[in-house]
Amino acid sequence: MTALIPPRLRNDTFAMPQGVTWVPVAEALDRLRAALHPVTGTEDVAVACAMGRVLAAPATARRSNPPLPNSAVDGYGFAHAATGDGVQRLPLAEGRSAAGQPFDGVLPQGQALRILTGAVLPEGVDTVVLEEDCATDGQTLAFDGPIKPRANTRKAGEDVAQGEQALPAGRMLSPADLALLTALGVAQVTVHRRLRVAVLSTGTELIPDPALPAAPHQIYDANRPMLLSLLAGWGFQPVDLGHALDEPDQIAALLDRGAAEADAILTSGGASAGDEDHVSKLLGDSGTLTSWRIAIKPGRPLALAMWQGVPVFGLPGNPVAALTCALIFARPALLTLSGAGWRLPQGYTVPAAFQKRKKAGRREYLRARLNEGGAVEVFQSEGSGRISGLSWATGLVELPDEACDIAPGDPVRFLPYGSFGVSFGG
Ligand SMILES: Nc1nc2c(c(=O)[nH]1)N[C@H]1C(S)=C(S)[C@@H](COP(=O)(O)OP(=O)(O)OC[C@H]3O[C@@H](n4cnc5c(N)ncnc54)[C@H](O)[C@@H]3O)O[C@H]1N2
Ligand code: MOO
Repeated sequence: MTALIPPRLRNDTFAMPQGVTWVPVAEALDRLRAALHPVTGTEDVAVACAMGRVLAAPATARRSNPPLPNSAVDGYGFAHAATGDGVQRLPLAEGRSAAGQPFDGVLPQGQALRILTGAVLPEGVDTVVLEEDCATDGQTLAFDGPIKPRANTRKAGEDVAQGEQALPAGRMLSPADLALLTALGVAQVTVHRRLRVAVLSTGTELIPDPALPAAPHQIYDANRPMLLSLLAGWGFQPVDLGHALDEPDQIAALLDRGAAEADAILTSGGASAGDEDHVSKLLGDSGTLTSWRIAIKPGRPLALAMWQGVPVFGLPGNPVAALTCALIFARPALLTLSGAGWRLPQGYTVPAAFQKRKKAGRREYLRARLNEGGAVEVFQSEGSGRISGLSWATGLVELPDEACDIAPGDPVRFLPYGSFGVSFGG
């Protein structure tokens, strides 16, 4: 009997309501990964302005860090070969070597020279003694031997040598990367153009701006500022398409605009199968809907499709589901489109501070935060409209597709918001 069921269906089918094919999260992610490629061109930018940009080509060190051997401390330098065990006494030479003011000469063997942190080691100096470890009357330096050869010195290029690859293509530049590139004499980098991502909210009940009046049956569009700011935090260029009523022509016109102005589109609302769920219907009619019943909670009505060649992520309307699906699905996909490559969040195994039993069939994400004891608490409600829980949380607990019965102290997987490449909450 099993042989009669096509393998795809067998993989997709979970212990979920019959009549619908539920795609497991891992498979939906695999499908997305296989389907997407970088879409952005490249441009050259100054390193100082390159924070958050994605390298389109490896960055190579134009000079070594450090460029010359130098002293790691304030102290006295000399040739190690002239020293030995016991108390050492070396005559002090005239002059000094300071950062930016190198000693102009060669230090004779057997003499010592005042040297400061960051100063180039003059010829004749290969070892430095810390000033706190010696005594001097201004004429002679005394310290206890033996001292290790090359003590308190830094080799030229010990960090990165000239010509070495400093950072690979696909790297999303951090503040530390800007320091590294600058130290290596790299003034300009070739980066991917910023990915433009359009955001469209759908729903006749929506009022676009909380400064406007809203009737009791209307609600403010909470998803749009959330998604636009999330995208900006990921280093993309958000394109605000505003909001559409539950009218197919209006949604289609705005998707057209999104496809013309952006490299990808996020919509929210209308992703389910109700009478007014036009986003999933339109995307289905376009013939490119790839998977839209995903075995995830919250967020099972997620539509993944192409609109005029531009990928569309039809997120569910409930804000909790919209954010969860944006973090889990849209982020790795958009990073791939942007040239940064497929990236999944790094989770941590921590003890649960909660109790929860779940059935097999759906991967679940709970709004969560660590307590002072390092265990993870979950929000009191799993309601998908409870936006306050998103604010309360500092991350998500991921529960596996399989059934589980979690008791306090059991290990669970915690994904801090920061592991999704943004810092917020707390
Ligand atoms: N028969 C079924 N009904 C529903 C299913 C299902 O599988 N079968 N799934 C439920 C789940 S789970 C979710 S989530 C919602 C998502 O459906 P839609 O994507 O079609 O979303 P809407 O119906 O348009 O809206 C859901 C909810 O969210 C509010 N919303 C929508 N947009 C916004 C916004 N921009 N800001 C704030 N709140 C928004 C909307 O008013 C609704 O209350 O479907 C379930 N039903
Ligand atoms: O996505 Mo719905 O909000 O799972 O509950």
